[in-house]
Amino acid sequence: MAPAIKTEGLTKRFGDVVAVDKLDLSIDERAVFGFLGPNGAGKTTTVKMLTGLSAPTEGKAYICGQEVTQGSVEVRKNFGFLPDVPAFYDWMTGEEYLRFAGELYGMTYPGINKRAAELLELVELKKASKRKVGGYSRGMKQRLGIAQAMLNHPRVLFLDEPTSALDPIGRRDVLDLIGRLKEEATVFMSTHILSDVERVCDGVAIIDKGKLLVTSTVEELRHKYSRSTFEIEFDEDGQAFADSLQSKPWFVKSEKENVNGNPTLRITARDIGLARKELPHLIAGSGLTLVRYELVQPSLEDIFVEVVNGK
Ligand SMILES: Nc1ncnc2c1ncn2[C@@H]1O[C@H](COP(=O)(O)OP(=O)(O)OP(=O)(O)O)[C@@H](O)[C@H]1O
Repeated sequence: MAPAIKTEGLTKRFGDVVAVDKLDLSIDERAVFGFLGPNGAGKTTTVKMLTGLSAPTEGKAYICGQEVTQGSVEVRKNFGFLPDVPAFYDWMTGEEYLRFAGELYGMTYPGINKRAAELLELVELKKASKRKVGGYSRGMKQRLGIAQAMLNHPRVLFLDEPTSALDPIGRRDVLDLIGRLKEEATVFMSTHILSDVERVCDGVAIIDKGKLLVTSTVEELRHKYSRSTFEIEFDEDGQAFADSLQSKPWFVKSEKENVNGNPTLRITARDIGLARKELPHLIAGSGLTLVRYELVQPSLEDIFVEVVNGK
């Protein structure tokens, strides 16, 4: 099966500025894919080329095996798009809005009514469907926007910063919805909010200055950047214990810092397997009272900073 989204050497230049630089991506069907990058990295420019709103300077993009060309009607049938700030007619009800959008898509009755009802159920706006959109919360509007983008059963759904303007509850609802959407479509979302990516994305790509720095599953990324650092908190001062580790072959360094107001040892090991075997015994033999022992996993935010700074 052709990948849901594929790009080959996709490039966009604005004069001297290379906004997107030879981007090669391949994204499988039925996944939620997070597209990450700092401000000005080239995310919007990429999404514009993927959705045929802007022509690449070089390279090609394919959606479900079909080449994207600017303004192509055929390829537009395969995807839906929700911009970061979707515009609505506030005087319409949610249901009227979806019918109106369905008509714009060239859908016909009674198919429009059936699809609108299905989608209102999916995005959990059935109860609010007879209320005017002007009275909806931002989160409800965002979910209505997603319903609109899903009207013609797209195989790929592009969401630009879908949660950035939402409060925690609105965000949770939209993220839950995105998790459900992958039953129906491949979701490609650009975002700055890394905790959202951790929550819903199967795969990620990180770009900066137009260049793809990394693309992988979230799992693989965590594995690759997993650190060999342990945090150990004792009831007493643990400095002597930290000093006693210096002779161990796996020991790299120890630091003492305050974590949540408690003095904590951060022990870095070069051989994580050996350290994991030995440390618990050494702690037990130290006579100190252990409060906490943890192998520190980097958050996606730590990984993002490391990838972007370490390129
Ligand atoms: N129409 C344009 N003309 C000239 N330069 C542009 C144009 N559009 C984008 N750029 C430049 O291309 C680069 C990438 O911009 P883009 O908007 O794609 O980044 P982004 O990752 O979406 O950023 P943000 O997260 O801030 O929205 C930036 O340097 C930007 O200034």
